[in-house]
Amino acid sequence: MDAAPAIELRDVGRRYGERYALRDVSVTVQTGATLVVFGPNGAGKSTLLRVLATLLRPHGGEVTVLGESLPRRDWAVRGKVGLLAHDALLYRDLSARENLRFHARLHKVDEARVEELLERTRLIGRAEDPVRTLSRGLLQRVAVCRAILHDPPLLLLDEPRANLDPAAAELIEPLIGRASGRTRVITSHDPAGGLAEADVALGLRDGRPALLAATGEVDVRAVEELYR
Ligand SMILES: Nc1ncnc2c1ncn2[C@@H]1O[C@H](COP(=O)(O)OP(=O)(O)OP(=O)(O)O)[C@@H](O)[C@H]1O
Repeated sequence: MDAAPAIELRDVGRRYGERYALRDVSVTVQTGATLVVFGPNGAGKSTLLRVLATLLRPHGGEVTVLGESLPRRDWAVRGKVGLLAHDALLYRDLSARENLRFHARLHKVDEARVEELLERTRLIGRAEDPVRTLSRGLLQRVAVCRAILHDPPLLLLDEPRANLDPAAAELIEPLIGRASGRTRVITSHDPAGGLAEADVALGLRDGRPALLAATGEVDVRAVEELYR
């Protein structure tokens, strides 16, 4: 692991109108490590990912991502982050291949990478269909391809295995799993499964940190407690 952390948050806050969705969140993620964020619906997990992805500006505190201070240097971070969000971030009337080629051009990535990913995720047979006609699991595979197309060092994954059958989850594992070698922030509602993947666990409740610990120091019951 490099000496400089990939992510440093100090007392970060973010509001929607008057309501705080994140408040006083501080956490450090080392390069190559995995942070798993737990918390009930509405706890602020997606908001945290969107702040890290430079899609939302923080309203307070300090955010450093890949050595760059946000929001001031957001342009320097944008191309180095892969976001897999609940919304697949795809053009629904375009095919998987067209969507991925569009992103390849944006990121100046060779089109051969598109074909490689379509093959690795077993999408070749459906690559020409408009993505609005794909099942949720197939759509999720296209979204994974889009998120990692430009080989980003930082992955932000909002419940990445949602809608995937076990075989599909296995297919994407080399792309977004620990073996991918990327720094990762993953949201999860699965205490045991999430902890198994984490180096650091953050639990949010009403936008505030309710749990923060290295994985070896946290019991699965402490994570389950967040949901009571
Ligand atoms: N665009 C928005 N406008 C107003 N409020 C929002 C918006 N997006 C999220 N919120 C609110 O911010 C809070 C945190 O939402 P967020 O989506 O970050 O939670 P989450 O932990 O990801 O939830 P889930 O597990 O349901 O995905 C919630 O109260 C939510 O209603």
